[in-house]
Amino acid sequence: GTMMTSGGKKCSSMRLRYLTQKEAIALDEDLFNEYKFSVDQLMELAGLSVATAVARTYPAATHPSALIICGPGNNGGDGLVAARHLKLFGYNVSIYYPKRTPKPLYENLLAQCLAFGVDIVEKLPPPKELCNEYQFLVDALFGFSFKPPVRDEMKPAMDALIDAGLPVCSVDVPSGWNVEKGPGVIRPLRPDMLISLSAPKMCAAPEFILGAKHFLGGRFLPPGIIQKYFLRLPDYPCQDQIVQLSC
Ligand SMILES: NC(=O)C1=CN([C@@H]2O[C@H](COP(=O)(O)OP(=O)(O)OC[C@H]3O[C@@H](n4cnc5c(N)ncnc54)[C@H](OP(=O)(O)O)[C@@H]3O)[C@@H](O)[C@H]2O)[C@@H](O)CC1
Ligand SMILES: [K+]
Repeated sequence: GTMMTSGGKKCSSMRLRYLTQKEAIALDEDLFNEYKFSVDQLMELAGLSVATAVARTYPAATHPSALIICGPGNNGGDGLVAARHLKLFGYNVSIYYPKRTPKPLYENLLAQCLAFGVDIVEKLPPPKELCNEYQFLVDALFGFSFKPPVRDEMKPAMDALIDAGLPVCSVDVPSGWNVEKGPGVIRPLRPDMLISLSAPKMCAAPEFILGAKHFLGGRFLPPGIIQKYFLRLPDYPCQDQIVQLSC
């Protein structure tokens, strides 16, 4: 079923199925091995849906500047793609990307960000000072492959997300959370919005994300995957790359 949000947008209220960490990893492998997608293809669509959901939630008129915090894996790659699209949408975009995996995929995405005028932040200011420069943060630190606890090398990035007091959009999984059991730690990241990619993971259930806005993006699942994993996904409206799940 669908409900209307206060803004008159359609918002799906159907009962979803939430993936375990194992299922999320297996589904991802099926897309590459069985369905012959390349990671670049899916990352571009994933990152574009992130940028679209962000732009719908934080209009550039009131939220002109964003800091995107990118991790070492594909979740960070989604962040690099989203950074480029947000720049194209008219935002001032900076990225913090402390651990750069030396693979052509990430190197190329970073080179594209630079060519589009995305700023690179080498050292983070104290979390409380981030609000002097940015109106929101994008959490592209860890996705469905994360295993807690957060290692020391990523603590400054985590602290920025938790302590800045700015609204945070989490990509696929709120970073630092257990993919299945949710927040788990004493002072977890509390995102203002979450965009699940391809299908929501268990930590995206309402009892964990509480009042956060929830979107689904990554409109690329073949019917065979939907059947194999017994997915119940809402319909994407028209040609949209995202659908809002909670109002
Ligand atoms: N299927 C889909 O729909 C698509 C999914 N996509 C995206 O891919 C994401 C999954 O990406 P992923 O598998 O590359 O892993 P991800 O979660 O980014 O992190 C792994 C990195 O984090 C590190 N790390 C782990 N634990 C850590 C710790 N405790 N403390 C510190 N570091 C830790 C780990 O390091 P390692 O343990 O290997 O040394 C590794 O470097 C998914 O969520 C979605 O956003 C789209 O791009 C395409 C379509
Ligand atoms: K994340």
